[in-house]
Amino acid sequence: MSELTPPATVVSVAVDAPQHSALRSALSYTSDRPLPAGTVVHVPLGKRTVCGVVWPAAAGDPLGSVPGDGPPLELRPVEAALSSLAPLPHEWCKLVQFAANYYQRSLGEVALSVLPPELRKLNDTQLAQRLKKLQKLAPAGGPAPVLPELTPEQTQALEGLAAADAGSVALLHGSTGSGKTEVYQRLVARSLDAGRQALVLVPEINLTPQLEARFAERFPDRLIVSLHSGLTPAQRLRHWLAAHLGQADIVLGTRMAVFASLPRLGLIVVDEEHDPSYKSQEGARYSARDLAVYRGKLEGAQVVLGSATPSMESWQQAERGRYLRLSMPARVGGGVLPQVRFVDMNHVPKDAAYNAALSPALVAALQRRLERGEQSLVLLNRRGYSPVLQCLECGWKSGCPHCSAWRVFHRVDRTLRCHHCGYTERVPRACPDCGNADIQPVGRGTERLEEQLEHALPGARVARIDADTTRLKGTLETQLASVHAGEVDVLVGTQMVAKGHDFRRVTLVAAVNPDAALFSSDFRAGERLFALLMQAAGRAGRDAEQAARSEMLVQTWHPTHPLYAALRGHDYTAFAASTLAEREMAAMPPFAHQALLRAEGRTQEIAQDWLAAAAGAAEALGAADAGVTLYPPVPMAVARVANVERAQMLVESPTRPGLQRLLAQWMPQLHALRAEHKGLLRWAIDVDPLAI
Ligand SMILES: Nc1ncnc2c1ncn2[C@@H]1O[C@H](COP(=O)(O)OP(=O)(O)OP(=O)(O)O)[C@@H](O)[C@H]1O
Ligand SMILES: [Zn+2]
Repeated sequence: MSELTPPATVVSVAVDAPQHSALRSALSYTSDRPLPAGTVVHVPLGKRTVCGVVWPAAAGDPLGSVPGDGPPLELRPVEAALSSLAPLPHEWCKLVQFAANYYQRSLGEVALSVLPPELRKLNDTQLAQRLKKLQKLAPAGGPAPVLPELTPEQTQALEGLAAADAGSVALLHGSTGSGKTEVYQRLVARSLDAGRQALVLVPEINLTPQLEARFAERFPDRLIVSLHSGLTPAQRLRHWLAAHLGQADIVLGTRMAVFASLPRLGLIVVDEEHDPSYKSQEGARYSARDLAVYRGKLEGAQVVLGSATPSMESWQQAERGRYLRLSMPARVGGGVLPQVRFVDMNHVPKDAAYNAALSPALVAALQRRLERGEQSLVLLNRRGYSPVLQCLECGWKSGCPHCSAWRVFHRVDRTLRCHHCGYTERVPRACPDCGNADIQPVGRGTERLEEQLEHALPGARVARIDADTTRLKGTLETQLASVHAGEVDVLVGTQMVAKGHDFRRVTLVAAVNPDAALFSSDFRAGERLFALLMQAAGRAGRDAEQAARSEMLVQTWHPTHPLYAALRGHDYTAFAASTLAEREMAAMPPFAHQALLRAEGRTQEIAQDWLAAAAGAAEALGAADAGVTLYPPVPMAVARVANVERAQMLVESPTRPGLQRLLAQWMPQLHALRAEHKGLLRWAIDVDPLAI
C-alpha cells in the first residue's frame, strides 16, 4: 500500500497565529497532492487546528532551506483544503505580504484577518453550499440611468485621467459639491467597459448606503456589493465571494475592502482620502489609502484619491509630481461655498444666556433659518451631556476608577460612562465624597447642546445624530431620511454629520467650539480641524438657489488664527502650503517618517522600562548611524485605561527605507525582549502613526 502513496509535497502555509508568537513568515506542511498557492487550508498548529493560506514560494522562502530531498519527518500534513474555492490570486498574496512586511506584523495574521471570518469556519462541503447560493445574487435592475451633462471641470478631469497610465495615481482635488462622485462613476463605467472590476473606498460605514444607492441607480445591470463591518458574517462572506469570483463588478467598502480579492481589478477610488478612518487602529495598523496606491501599481489598476482637503502626504506627492493633480474648484450648478463668519467669543458677555455655548449672533442666525424654513447644522465634536460632573462643595469630579480620564455624563439614561473602558454607573444622587446633593455638569456635549438649542429656539424641531443615537442598526438611515425630508430644522451632531452627506436644505453650518484643536500637542490636529470645518462648510448651500444665503458660523476665542483665515477664504491651497512649509522646517511628516512603539504594563515604570530597553536594542543596531532618532518614552495622553498603564516612544527617520530597515531588524529583538520584562502586558508598533 505504502509504495503506491505518492510522495508528499511540501507546501508553505501562512497560518493564523497570534501576533505575540513572533511567527513572521509562512510554515511548511506536507500535502499528499499539490495544492496551488492561494488555497485556503486547515492545518495543525500545536494542539489546535487553524486556518491558513497556501503561500507562493518565493526566493528566500524558508521552504528552500528544508534539508535533504524528501520532507523532514517533523513536518505535519495539511488537514483539509477548501478546494471548491478558487485560489486567492497571486497579486492578493503579494499585497498581503507587502502589508505584513511594511506594518511589521506576521504574514499569517494579516492574511487571515483580512479574509471574511465566516470563511475560516467552513469546511469544503459547507463552502460548496454557500457557493451554490451565490447564483442568486443579481444586479438591482431598474431603468436606464440618465447621465447628467458633465461640467467643464469634470470633463477636464476625466480627460486627464483617461490619459494617465495604468497603475498611476491621481489626486482629484475637488471642492465639496464639485461633483467628484460623478467623476468616480464615469471612471467606474470605463473600467467595467474594459471588462475589469472597480473598487470604491469610503471612510465611514454610514456613507456606504447613500453611495450604494447612487451606484445602483447608475449601474442597474451590474452586480454591486459592499464590504464593511456592519454586514452580518453571512452577508460579508457572500459579498466577498462575489468579488473573489469576479461575479461582482463593483465593490464599495470601508478600509477593509482594500484587501478584497478581485481577479480583474481595473480601478481603485479612495474617496475622502484624507480621512483618518482609513488607518486601522488595531492589529496590523495599515493605511487603506497607502495600500490602495501600492495595489494599483501591483495590478496595473488606476488609483484615484479624491478630497476637498487632501492629506498633507498626498498633496506633497502631487507637488513633487508623483501624483497627477486634477482640480475641480467650482461647485456644480454655479453654487458658491458658504460665507464663513467668526463670532469672537471674547466679546460675548459672560452672563449671556445658555451658558455662552450659543452666542446671540448664532441664535439670531438660527432664528433666521427657522423663519425661512431652511435647515441648520450645528457641530460639536463631543458626545454625551457633559464631559464631567463636579461637586460644587468639595470639588469631587466624575473620574473613572480604572482610567486616567473623566466619565462622561449621559443624561438620557442618567449614567456616567467612561468612553475609554466603557465602565458605566448610574449617576449618584449626591456627591460620593461629601454627600452634597449639588453635583453639576461641567462643559457640554451634543446632548446638552441639543437641550440648549431647544430652549433657545422654542418650537424648532431639533434632532441629534452621534454615535449614541445611531447605535441601533438602521437608526442613522432613518434619522438622515427625516433630515432630507425636511422634518428637522436644526441638526446637532458630531463629525458624523459633517462628512459627505448631500443635504439640500441646509443654509447654515455652525461650529460651536472648535478651538481646542488649535493648541493640541498632536501636530496633525490642525490639519484634521481644517478638513473637518471645510467638510462641514461643504454641507451648506449645496442647492444653488440657496447658496447665496448660505453661511458658516464659527464661535472662537482666536478669530485671527491663520487656520481660520484660510477657512474664511476656503483656501485649502494656502493652508496646505503653510502647513507643509512648517512641517519641512520642523522635519515632520511628510518630510520625515515615523513609527510609534507602544507598551502596556501594570505600571508606567514597567512600560517605560521596556521601551527604554527597546531603544537600547535599536541603538545597538546602529539606529543613530542610520539617521534614525528614538525619542524618550512618555506616557500616552490617556496614560491609564482599564487599569493598564500605557506608554509610547516615537521613532523617526528622514527616509522611509531607513526606517523600514531598522524596524525589520528590530522586531525579532523586541519579541525576545518581551520575555525579560515580566509585568509587560502588550506591545505594538504603529508604522506611519496618525495620532501621536
Ligand atoms: N455634471 C453634473 N450635472 C448636474 N448635477 C451634477 C453633476 N455632477 C454632479 N452633480 C450633482 O451635484 C451634487 C454634488 O455632487 P457630489 O455629491 O458628487 O459632490 P462631491 O464633490 O462628492 O461633494 P462632497 O465632497 O461634498 O461629497 C450631487 O447632487 C450630484 O448629483
Ligand atoms: Zn475607564
